Amino acid sequence: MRSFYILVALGCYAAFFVAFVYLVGFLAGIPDLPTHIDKGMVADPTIAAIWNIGLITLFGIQHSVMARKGFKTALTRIVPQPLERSIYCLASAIMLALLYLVWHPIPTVVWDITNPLGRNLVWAFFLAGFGIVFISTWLINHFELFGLAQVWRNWRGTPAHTPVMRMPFFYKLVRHPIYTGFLIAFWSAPTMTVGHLLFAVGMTVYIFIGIHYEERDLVGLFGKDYEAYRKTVGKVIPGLGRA
Ligand SMILES: C[S@@+](CC[C@H](N)C(=O)[O-])C[C@H]1O[C@@H](n2cnc3c(N)ncnc32)[C@H](O)[C@@H]1O
Repeated sequence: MRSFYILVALGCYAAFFVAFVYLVGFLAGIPDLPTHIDKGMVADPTIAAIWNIGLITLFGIQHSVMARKGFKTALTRIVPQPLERSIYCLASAIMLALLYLVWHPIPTVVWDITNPLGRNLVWAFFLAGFGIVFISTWLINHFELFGLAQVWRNWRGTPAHTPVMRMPFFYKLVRHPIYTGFLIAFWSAPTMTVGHLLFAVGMTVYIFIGIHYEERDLVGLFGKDYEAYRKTVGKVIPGLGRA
């Protein structure tokens, strides 16, 4: 059974990894992909906007509700404890896949940078954003975040991990570097369409709502240490959003 859990966790990790890599291509608008931010189902802009807001809301609800302690406890009544985080990652991958499949582009151009140097600079920001996300997952604990450490501990029979507050590298500059990276990537578009803008605005709103609930849990978990961290380190921009 313990080996089977490892296989399930690896499958969930692979699903999330594919969904994450697709997100890079989806936002970059790689023409060969079956769908991307400006390629997909055709609809009247109002109908398209309603669909897209619905998809972002659905993703936000899944991602935030499933991350709360009460939901996790309820989930472990039907899912083995070591697989709880893997199931979270799988559910997130499914929600992203749904978004890619049902996304309704709104191709009206909001801005278009024509200067080649300017375009390349924005692409560099785009890639740097995803780079920050990827590096930050390793800073915080990549294998724990994506459910692999949990099944490995279960396989070895070692006791459950006690969460430790971490502030390495990017975490000394901002409290939420993973979200900073996503925000940079979502807004860095040399050609910004209404559909892409809707995605960037929707995800930005979701990120700030998500931070509110995540920090409530982090204060509960780490107490005074996290409160002191909030007072000295910015939220997603260095020096800004200290609480
Ligand atoms: C998707 S990660 C996002 C982390 C962080 N908000 C960021 O943007 O880099 C969410 C997990 O990271 C944990 N976490 C967030 N900040 C942390 C910190 N400074 N030290 C340890 N764990 C942290 C949360 O408890 C949660 O399990």
